[in-house]
Parts: sequence; C-alpha cells; structure tokens
Amino acid sequence: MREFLELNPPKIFWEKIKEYLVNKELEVEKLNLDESLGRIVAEDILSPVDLPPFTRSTVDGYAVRAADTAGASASMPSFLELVGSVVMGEKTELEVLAGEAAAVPTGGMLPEGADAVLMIENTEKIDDITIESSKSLGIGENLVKKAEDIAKGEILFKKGHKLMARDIGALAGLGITELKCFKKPAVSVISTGDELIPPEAEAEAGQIRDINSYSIVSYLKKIGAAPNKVGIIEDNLASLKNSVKNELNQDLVLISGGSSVGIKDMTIEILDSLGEPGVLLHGLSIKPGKPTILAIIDQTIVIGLPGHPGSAWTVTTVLVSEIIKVLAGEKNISEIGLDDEKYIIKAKLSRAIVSDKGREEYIPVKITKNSSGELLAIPQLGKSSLISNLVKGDAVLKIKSYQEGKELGEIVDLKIIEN
Ligand SMILES: Nc1nc2c(c(=O)[nH]1)N[C@H]1C(S)=C(S)[C@@H](COP(=O)(O)OP(=O)(O)OC[C@H]3O[C@@H](n4cnc5c(N)ncnc54)[C@H](O)[C@@H]3O)O[C@H]1N2
Ligand code: MOO
Repeated sequence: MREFLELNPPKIFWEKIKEYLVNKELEVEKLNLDESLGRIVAEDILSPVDLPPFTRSTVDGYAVRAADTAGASASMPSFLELVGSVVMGEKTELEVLAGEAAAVPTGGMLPEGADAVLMIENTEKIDDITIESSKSLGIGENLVKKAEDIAKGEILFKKGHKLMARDIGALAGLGITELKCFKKPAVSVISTGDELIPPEAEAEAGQIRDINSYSIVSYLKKIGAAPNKVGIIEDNLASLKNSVKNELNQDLVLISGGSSVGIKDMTIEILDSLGEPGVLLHGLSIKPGKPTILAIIDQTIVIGLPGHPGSAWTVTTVLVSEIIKVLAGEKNISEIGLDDEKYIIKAKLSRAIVSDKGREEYIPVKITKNSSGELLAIPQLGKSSLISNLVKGDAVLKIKSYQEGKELGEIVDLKIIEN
C-alpha cells in the first residue's frame, strides 16, 4: 500500500522555518527585576558600578600591612599597634601605617594603607593598644578588592542570555532594577477531535480526556512562551477555520490532532485558505511525529501536531521548542535544529533497540543507576498513543535516521527534556 504522506527529513522543515524566521522582528519590553526570572535579555548588560564598591574584609580580625607580619609565628609573633576600629556599613577615615593594625568586622571597609587582614584567631591582645600576630600574611589575604567581583563597564550578560535565579542576585547587587527583555512568544494551542472531552468531564463510551492541551501548554510555559489554551474544537471545517482565524494574532498556533488521513484534507484546506503562503510541508521522517504539518499564514506559524500524546509531545519538544527559542530571542537562527551539547548526559543502554532506517526516532528513557553505580538508560518502548511512557521517561534518546538501532550496553547520549 502506498504511503499517504511524503515524509520530509527534518532538515527540510528547518530550512522552511528559517526562511520565515529570518525576517521576524522580536519585540522587547521593560521588566522589573522581580519579574525577570527565566526571561531573555534583549541587550548586553554592562555593570554600571564596581562590585564590591570598596575593598572589604572577608573575616573578623585586624586590617594590617602584610609586610609587618612577615616571618611571624606562634613562637615568634610580631607586635602591632591598634589604632582604632572599622564600623560595619560606614566609611572609615582610619589609616593603617607601618606597624599598625585596625580592628575590622567581616565585610567591613578596609582602611587606607592596609593590604591584608589578620584573622582574630591568629592574634593575641596584649593590652588596649597592642596585639601580637602569630601568622605571616601575604598581600591581599582575607580581603576582596574593590571591583574584584564585577568591574564597572564589564559585560555581565550578553543579549540572548536567559536569566537564572543567581543572575537576579547579581543584578540586584549592581543596582539594576529594570531591564529590557524580549517579549515571550505568544502561542495558542488548539485540540481537535470529536472524541475529546475536558479533564473535569465524565467520560462516556468512546470519549477521551484532552491530554495534549495540558502537556503542551505546561511545557510551553516552562520553556518561556506565553501559551493560550484554546481548548477543544469540533472536527468540522467551520469551527476549526474560525478557531484558527481567531488565533492568527499569535506568533505560533499549534493544532493537535487531525493531521493524519481522517480529516487531514480539511486541516490543509483550512490552512491554505486563511492566508499566504499556507501549508509548506505535510509529513516528516521522524518517529513519532510522521503526520506533522507546517504552515505559515501571513505572520503566524501554524503547526499541525499528530494527535497521539507521545507524538504531539515529541514534535513539540524536538521541533516547536527550537522555534520558541528563536522567537524568544534565546537562540540564533543559525543554531536552530542543532543538538545542544549542554544538556546531554551519557548512560548505558539496558537493552538493544531496533529502529527503522530513514526515520529519526525519539524514545523516552528512564535513568537509574546499576549496581556498579553507572548510569543506566531504560528505554520506555511502546506506542506513541501512550502517555505513561513519557511520564516514566526522564530523558529522550535520539536514534539518527541512518542508524538501525542501538546495542545492549552501548553508551548513549540522552537529552534531559524537563529539569
Ligand atoms: N492508515 C493510517 N493511519 C494512521 C497513520 C498512517 O500512517 N496510516 N498514522 C498514524 C500516526 S503515526 C499518527 S501519529 C496518527 C495521527 O493522527 P491525527 O494527527 O490525525 O490525530 P487524531 O486522529 O485526531 O488522533 C490520534 C489519536 O490520538 C488521540 N488524541 C488526539 N488528540 C488528543 C488529545 N488532545 N489528548 C489525548 N488524546 C488525543 C485520539 O483520540 C486518537 O486516538 O494517525 C495514525 N493513523
Ligand atoms: O508518527 Mo505517529 O506520530 O508515529 O505516532
């Protein structure tokens, strides 16, 4: 029997999407620091100040000149004259000259003239104005120099950087409270299928609760998109056309289901009728994900996801995620579709896998440890219509289209999808 679809290699998908993305202008918005976790910066961020703004002690002790402690030990201490105390959080006017010391708390400002700090436990107080040092210090010991952390004018984050929790702390430390970030890509998710019901509904015979709207919308949120769950739309031309049309103000529209034989002609007809250039591709040589549709309607990308939950998930995590990263300003167009080495871990396969040549295959994999402490990859083999395989999998194994499978015990690269 003939294949009902022409299966295009993912390379063709990337070429077509890149042609569109290259002309896409990304919008920018100003955000408060508190709202910027996980957001992508839209310009290089340079430090406006030095951090720390003054040289400060990292211990409780005495600010000294290191040379005055040269050769000091418990049996041969050196003596220093106490000239005062640094007050925490205040500028000090003290100056430490040769043979002198000033008490300083952890984080306190180093007085002029001092170039090291003696820890309190390496000293003995002889009287009110004399201490002895039992330690020989090097210049710079127990202090952080002005601008040592981040210098004024230093590029802290490059355009396209995703802000992590630790980054928010660094920005706060520099007094940056507002920053320009790319707007989150707006993505609508439509589920089609007359058998579908919302999760809260009682299922009658033949009905299935909508999984894809929920798995996909949640994943989109996680990767930095602004998803809009449209819900379940009936499998008829007027409803679907109307529903897609309503979402054409979005950057991306995902339609789950109705991409295969059954009603595919209707989906294609709708997408071709709503604007130019319409459907660019139908059918991909990936497993699962064969009946994927790619369309551009004026300024909006529309992707038809196969209805099986495993297939919709694979197409979203493998292909859609890359588009989102470009639309979010996180990834350059030239890097789209290339494997990101940063999130790959290696593990030993617990069993052999056979794969069809000519289709890139994506298999969920559970990661555990074997008795020797090695990471073990347990493939969750099964049908793409099952959600449980995805639930059990921690990562995904990709089998390239020219490979016929993997061997038992082979060390494979795994990509962590959600962490
Ligand atoms: N004769 C052939 N039939 C099919 C082929 C084929 O090559 N020849 N390909 C199969 C493959 S592969 C896939 S994938 C599916 C794709 O079908 P559709 O994209 O048209 O999806 P539906 O038919 O609407 O649904 C498939 C399946 O998934 C369930 N589904 C759909 N949406 C959801 C949802 N939101 N939540 C949970 N489950 C959902 C739906 O009830 C169906 O059981 O076609 C094969 N057929
Ligand atoms: O391609 Mo279907 O998407 O294998 O399950």
